[in-house]
Amino acid sequence: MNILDKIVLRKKEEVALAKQSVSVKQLEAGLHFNRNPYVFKDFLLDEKRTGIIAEFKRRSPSKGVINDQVTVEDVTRAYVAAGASALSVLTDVDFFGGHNNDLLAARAVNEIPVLRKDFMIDEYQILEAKALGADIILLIAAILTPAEIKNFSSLAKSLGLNVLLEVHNLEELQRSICKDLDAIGVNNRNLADFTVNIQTSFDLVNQIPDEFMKISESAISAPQTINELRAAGFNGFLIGENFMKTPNPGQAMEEFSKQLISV
Ligand SMILES: O=P(O)(O)OC[C@@H](O)[C@@H](O)c1c[nH]c2ccccc12
Repeated sequence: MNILDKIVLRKKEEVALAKQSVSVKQLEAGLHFNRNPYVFKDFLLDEKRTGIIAEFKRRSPSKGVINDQVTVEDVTRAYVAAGASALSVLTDVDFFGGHNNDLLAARAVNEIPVLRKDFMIDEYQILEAKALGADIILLIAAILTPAEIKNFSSLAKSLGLNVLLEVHNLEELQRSICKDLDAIGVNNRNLADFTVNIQTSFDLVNQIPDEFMKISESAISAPQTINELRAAGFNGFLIGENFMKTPNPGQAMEEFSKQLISV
């Protein structure tokens, strides 16, 4: 079994447990359930920002511990100060060392869109994302059927959430595309075997219809790469490890951003 299959199996157990401890009614009564999410596109296209979706990631199955010395509040605030267009916060516990409380903490101290970075396999998690104060959910084409993508994105839209669909190849893109998506992300990392290749983004960018925001995800470690990805048509750039592996991720992003060609 590959790692993605393991994650999905575990996620099913986790969601079953969550459903037992917090009912949908309780989620709907949650602190943030009725807030109006930020519009992802507006922040990506804001010329005063960098287009970077800056991720808080303590560890990953491929790299082990990346950084467990920093707080989500300090890091996310510094990312915003350094020009992030959105924040990405891992809520997966077992494989990425994240927590729902990390999302709540990021929400509490920032006023830009926050992506709930997790493996969504059940509508319950979308309601949970809304209750936790997320603005954007991630749907990973590799683990969902086209029907699930359609239903999940339509539910998310009905809650005012933005939807980011993640694909890794043309086949996933073509079978998964549907009207309720806001953004399509090309993951440069193959989640099944962890190999990375930025070329994946360049190969797929022109296959993504222009009505969607285009995001390049993972393995970005040089400002020059962003300049090239932007020239190729990307509007957003999801970066985690390159910042998180340093003692001061916000400062790392600040230094990095100085070398970007402004739009
Ligand atoms: O740390 P990186 O290589 O900059 O990658 C960030 C982000 O793209 C990556 O964490 C990611 C992309 N898609 C995911 C799906 C689930 C968990 C994590 C991810």
